[in-house]
Amino acid sequence: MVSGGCVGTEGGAEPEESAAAAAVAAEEVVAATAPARARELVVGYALTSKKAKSFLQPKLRGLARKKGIQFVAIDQKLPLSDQGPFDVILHKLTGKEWQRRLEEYRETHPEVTVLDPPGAIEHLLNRQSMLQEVSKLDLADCHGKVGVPKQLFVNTDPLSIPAAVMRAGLSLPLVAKPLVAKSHELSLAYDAASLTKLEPPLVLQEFVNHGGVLFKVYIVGDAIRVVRRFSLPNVDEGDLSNAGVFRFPRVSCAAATAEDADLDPHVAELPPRPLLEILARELRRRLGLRLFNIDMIREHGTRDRFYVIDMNYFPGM
Ligand SMILES: Nc1ncnc2c1ncn2[C@@H]1O[C@H](COP(=O)(O)OP(=O)(O)OP(=O)(O)O)[C@@H](O)[C@H]1O
Ligand SMILES: O=P(O)(O)O[C@H]1[C@H](O)[C@@H](O)[C@H](OP(=O)(O)O)[C@@H](OP(=O)(O)O)[C@H]1O
Ligand SMILES: [Mg+2]
Ligand SMILES: [Mg+2]
Repeated sequence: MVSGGCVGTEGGAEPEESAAAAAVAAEEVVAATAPARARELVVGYALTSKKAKSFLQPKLRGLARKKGIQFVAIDQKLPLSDQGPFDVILHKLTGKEWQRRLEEYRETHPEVTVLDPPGAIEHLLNRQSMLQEVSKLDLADCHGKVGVPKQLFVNTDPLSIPAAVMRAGLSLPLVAKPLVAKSHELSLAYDAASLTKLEPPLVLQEFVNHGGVLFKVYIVGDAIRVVRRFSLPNVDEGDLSNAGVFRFPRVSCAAATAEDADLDPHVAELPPRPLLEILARELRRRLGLRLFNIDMIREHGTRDRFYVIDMNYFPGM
């Protein structure tokens, strides 16, 4: 099995990479606000201390300052209306109470750009709803095909999973993903008997061979950036005689960059730009989001058959 060099949820992004991502995000913050103004533009941020540290690096603050943008921490103990005034609110906090407060604030302060609306973010926090909009897309004649691997949501007695998988017509091996996207405890189940060892609620997704490389497509407003990361290797016929549930670590985190790797060109070739542009535009519109990423893989042995396997809201880079 793959062993990973990624620790925790942060992924150990290179400072330069993060600063670049932050700079793109700063551009988006500027673009999201009204035309040139006399005073400084104030971005209130509500982030965990870990995220604030990885995102708001000195380079970003410096860049933002030059553009007349000031980042101000939101005090979660105080009412939002008593703070600011803000032009933009940038946030990545979960929790019903925060969502309720932010929605209420959006209604009473329509002049403030909230990146992004909590209701829209919610689609990406649950792996059952996460890929729904992708599966509805029909990108015919778009330089390639984009789909979602066959998947099944299970929240039943584990003993009934093999029958449910059969009924749904899913083929082994399956990637078992916790329903809550925040949890990264994934595993690979090779045989029907091992499915009974899984712990619902889960999404079971068909494993798609893709040559061990994944494309992280970052969408920041109109901007798109793609990087290659190492991923799970192909499962060969021989592997299918494996039995059991194999837990695997964070395989495609920032430390698993494949940008400088000597890869098979058929595997390394990035998805076509026009395809990414249409995909990003459609998802932005349908989801109502401006800061997210898509994890995409190319079916091994094809040039233009892509699958979206994961999406993350306001990820690191
Ligand atoms: N359907 C699939 N077919 C093949 N490999 C897959 C599939 N789903 C997931 N993987 C592999 O497992 C890894 C983790 O899966 P996924 O991206 O869904 O999890 P995650 O924990 O949400 O990741 P992230 O850190 O991006 O949030 C992927 O990077 C890829 O290597
Ligand atoms: O830096 P990459 O490899 O793109 O990984 C991201 C993950 O894809 C996201 O899932 C993380 O967000 P969550 O902590 O909300 O799961 C996200 O966490 P962050 O918001 O703490 O940056 C990143 O770890
Ligand atoms: Mg992922
Ligand atoms: Mg994810």
